Amino acid sequence: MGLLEKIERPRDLDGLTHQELAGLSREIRDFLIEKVARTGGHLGPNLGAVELTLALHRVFDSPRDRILWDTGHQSYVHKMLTGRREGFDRLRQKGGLSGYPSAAESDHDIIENSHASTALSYADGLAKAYRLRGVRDRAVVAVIGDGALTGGMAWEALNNIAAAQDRPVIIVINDNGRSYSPTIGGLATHLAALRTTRGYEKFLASAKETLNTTPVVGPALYSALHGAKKGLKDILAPQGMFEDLGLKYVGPIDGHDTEALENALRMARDFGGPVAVHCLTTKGHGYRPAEDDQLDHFHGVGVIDPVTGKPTKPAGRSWTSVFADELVEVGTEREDVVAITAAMLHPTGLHKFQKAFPDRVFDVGIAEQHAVTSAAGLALGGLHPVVAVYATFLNRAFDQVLMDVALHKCGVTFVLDRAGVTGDDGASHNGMWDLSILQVVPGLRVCAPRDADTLRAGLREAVEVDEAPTVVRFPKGALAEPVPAIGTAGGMDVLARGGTEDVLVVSVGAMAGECVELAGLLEAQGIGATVVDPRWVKPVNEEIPRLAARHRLVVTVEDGGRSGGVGAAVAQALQAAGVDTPVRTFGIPQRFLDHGKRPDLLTECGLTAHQLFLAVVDQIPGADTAAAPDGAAAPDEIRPYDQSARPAAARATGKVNR
Ligand SMILES: Cc1ncc(C[n+]2csc(CCOP(=O)(O)OP(=O)(O)O)c2C)c(N)n1
Ligand SMILES: CC(=O)[C@@H](O)[C@H](O)COP(=O)(O)O
Ligand SMILES: [Mg+2]
Repeated sequence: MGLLEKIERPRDLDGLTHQELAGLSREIRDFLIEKVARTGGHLGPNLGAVELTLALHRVFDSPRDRILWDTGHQSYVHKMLTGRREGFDRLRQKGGLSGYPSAAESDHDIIENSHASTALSYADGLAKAYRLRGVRDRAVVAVIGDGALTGGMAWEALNNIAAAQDRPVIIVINDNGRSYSPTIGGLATHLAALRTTRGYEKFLASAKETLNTTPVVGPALYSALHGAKKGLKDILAPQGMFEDLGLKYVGPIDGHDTEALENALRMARDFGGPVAVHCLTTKGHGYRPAEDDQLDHFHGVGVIDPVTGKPTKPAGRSWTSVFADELVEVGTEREDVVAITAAMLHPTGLHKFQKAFPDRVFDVGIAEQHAVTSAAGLALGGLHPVVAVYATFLNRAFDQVLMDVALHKCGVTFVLDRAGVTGDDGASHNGMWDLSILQVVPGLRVCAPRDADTLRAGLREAVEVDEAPTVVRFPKGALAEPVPAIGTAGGMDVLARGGTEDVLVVSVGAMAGECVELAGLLEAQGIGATVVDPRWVKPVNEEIPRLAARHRLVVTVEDGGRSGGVGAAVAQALQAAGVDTPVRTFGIPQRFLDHGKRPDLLTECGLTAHQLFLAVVDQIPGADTAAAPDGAAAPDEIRPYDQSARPAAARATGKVNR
């Protein structure tokens, strides 16, 4: 039995020698590689945080002392040490262990939001609360990556933390020099400069060893040397940005040396004021395939072979790759088109545009607000910027979209990847907010393509608009099957047309397959359904009220939050047009979804064709729905319908899209 099996809670770490800790670190890495290779997850970041997490839990007494993890993707070892090893077999699975801290799992966990750069603000607030309540025996420790430190919120927090000498926050900088790619900007340069003083720390550590064993004068000499550290560091390291802010700076510390880490963390704990402990780690540490990976050191992996690190199944053609390739084509034709990423060059596919046009891609760090407003600057300067972010991360730049871009009628195109249910990364990663919050932005137009062809077309249409912001949003992962149009209506694509005009289905983006299948199920019950895909879903297409007036019921289906989404906008448009056809809107329930796989969550949200059918079949005013018994038949009780009755679109694809 190894040591790992004996660690059920952090206090079980006490008393272990550093040699035993080194053995335990190896066991932890073996465990991480074995488990995450099977489920997928953030392997690289966690391999880099092993010794750091051990030292944190040995120096601080969680949960009395509070350890906050910025972004939280690097908290697997923290979970292993706080009694959750068994959960890793179902990491990020529905009902299994979350890939981020979760208060529902453990009172050792606090921050559940996986949006970066928040931990220091939480810590500042927590420290103020303890101070005001007279709580003096609980340390507040915030672990933040070098990437997350490039986020503006982190600097807002540092400004406040540094000013509060009486409310000490201990900031542990987990500096591996990377977000996905190498971290950018002046901060990264400064951290790199500090990193070069690694020799300085070793010099200091060895001096301590020698001097502390020198009788009488030794310790005094060491403390003088240590006290002179600032002077010494100025010689060996550039001016301390953190110290200039008013923080004590400790480091750089070897983030894989538990003894050095514990010494530094104890110093910080006992200092009595705000401290930044700068730890140098390696993402993917101890696992050669990750260490050798030039892309992102296995920041996030799918299911892989644990020996080779290679994916066990080829990735299919993704929405991201279609966008990436088309943007390169657009960039070839339009030299005014430039691109911006917030530290996610590869995940958003912009690496292809960068390869083709190195001077026309800007990585601003994890700084979405800056990304958006600097895009407005680029547009005001005569260029057409494409800002590529994950949908959920645009939330924090809402005011910038509204006031810095739309108010100024800037031609900025926002490409929102991971729009809709993403699943694996839990509640704060689902792209379920954009179709709601962007509804209120005057002049901004939103395109929701349903497949590769409409994505290419939508992107080209978007970058043609230079007098208003445009948005193109699409889901995570593998492309949806193509859904061909069988006609058009008012500029919208008609995807299916029933024998009668009973139900008008407004399909949004990637839900087209489900909507066509819904039409087939309704048709089989003698209910005629017309499926339209506006592609541009904001503003609401003017033909929709006219079509709605000819149908008995309007159904809208979107992979976005129901509150204030496209469905709500359609209902509002009908009301404004004086059309009283009832509207049923279907989307993601307006609540935080637990982690799970996208198909499972779409089912949980009632967004499969069968569920939509059961929800509407007996809602059609005046339609003869005797075929649908009370409570509506369960999916497999529906009469198998005659294939020839299936809408032409589905026949054309030869199968109904799942
Ligand atoms: C606001 C926001 N933007 C983008 C992301 C996507 N993201 C997740 S982890 C990560 C890199 C974080 O780098 P760092 O803080 O250095 O942590 P490391 O992975 O290096 O341990 C990014 C950009 C995010 N989680 N939040
Ligand atoms: C932690 C974080 O925000 C990202 O790494 C997130 O996990 C993105 O995951 P995908 O790129 O797999 O959607
Ligand atoms: Mg990093």
